Amino acid sequence: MATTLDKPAVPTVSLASQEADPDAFAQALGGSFERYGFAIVADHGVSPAIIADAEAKAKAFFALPDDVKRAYHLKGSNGQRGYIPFGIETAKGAKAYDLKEFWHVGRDLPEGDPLRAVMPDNVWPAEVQGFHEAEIALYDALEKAGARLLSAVARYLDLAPDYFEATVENGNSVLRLLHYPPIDADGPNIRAGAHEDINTITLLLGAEEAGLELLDRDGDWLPVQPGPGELAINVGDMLQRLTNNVLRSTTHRVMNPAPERRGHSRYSMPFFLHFRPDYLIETLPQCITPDRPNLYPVPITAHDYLFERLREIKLA
Ligand SMILES: O=C(O)CCC(=O)C(=O)O
Ligand SMILES: [Fe+2]
Repeated sequence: MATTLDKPAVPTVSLASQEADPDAFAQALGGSFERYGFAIVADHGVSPAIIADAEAKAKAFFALPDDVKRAYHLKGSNGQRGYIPFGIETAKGAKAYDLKEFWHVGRDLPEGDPLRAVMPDNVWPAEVQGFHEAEIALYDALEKAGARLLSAVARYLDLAPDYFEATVENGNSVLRLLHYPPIDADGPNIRAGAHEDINTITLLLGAEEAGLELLDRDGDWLPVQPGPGELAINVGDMLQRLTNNVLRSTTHRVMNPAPERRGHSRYSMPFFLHFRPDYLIETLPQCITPDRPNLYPVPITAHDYLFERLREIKLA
């Protein structure tokens, strides 16, 4: 197998630099998305206290007894809210389930909001005090950071910097709190099988604990290693589709730990930023050229696309 040691790593870009030079930031982020489908983002403005609190509350939940956690495994939300026990999610086309349990937080919608017809209600674990507030604070902070990143994506694509604002307003974004328990020995299952994310972009916290790898275009698996507190960002299938594959939704996985780390849990918190449900994903004209004909001539709404994909991963 080819070694990855002589390869350049996914670049780290500073979101704080966007203010002084938005075009340079857009080129750095967009270039990394075009090359790897991933970027590492430092200085993202999500407060360390908010991150620490959200992570502490997630850990407290996962430490509860199994039967208590399973009471939050909902039947009606297609795996979009509440607790999803160990052994359910299976990467598209894979036989072995992922070695993880997780909790999904959606948009907190007020009573009577018409969007509740398409977005399931949140549930909250009564056993963990402050869980709701802590997770919604992180949801909101990651949504804000995501909007800043999308303005750079818009610039990179020669769109107006505010192009994506209306497309993600009231989007069906989901914060996933993940727990990968300790592992006895390696078997056929891994922590997260090779997959692509369905959504627009993903903002991932917690990947400083080793394991995350992306499938590079030459077939090598390349580790993605953010520094403490940094975000790993990746392009999802919806943005890939909108950009006619100019920005790449890259296959990634979470490998099992080295023997000396097997006794440790891994916790991570990806925020899957989504378009609003009725947004029509229709190939951007500037991403269609004679060399790159339109790969997706039939547009689809974000909602329909999501449900097509959820069925494939056995969540719907
Ligand atoms: O836990 C990680 O580092 C990545 C998780 C992931 O790729 C996912 O949940 O889609
Ligand atoms: Fe993923």
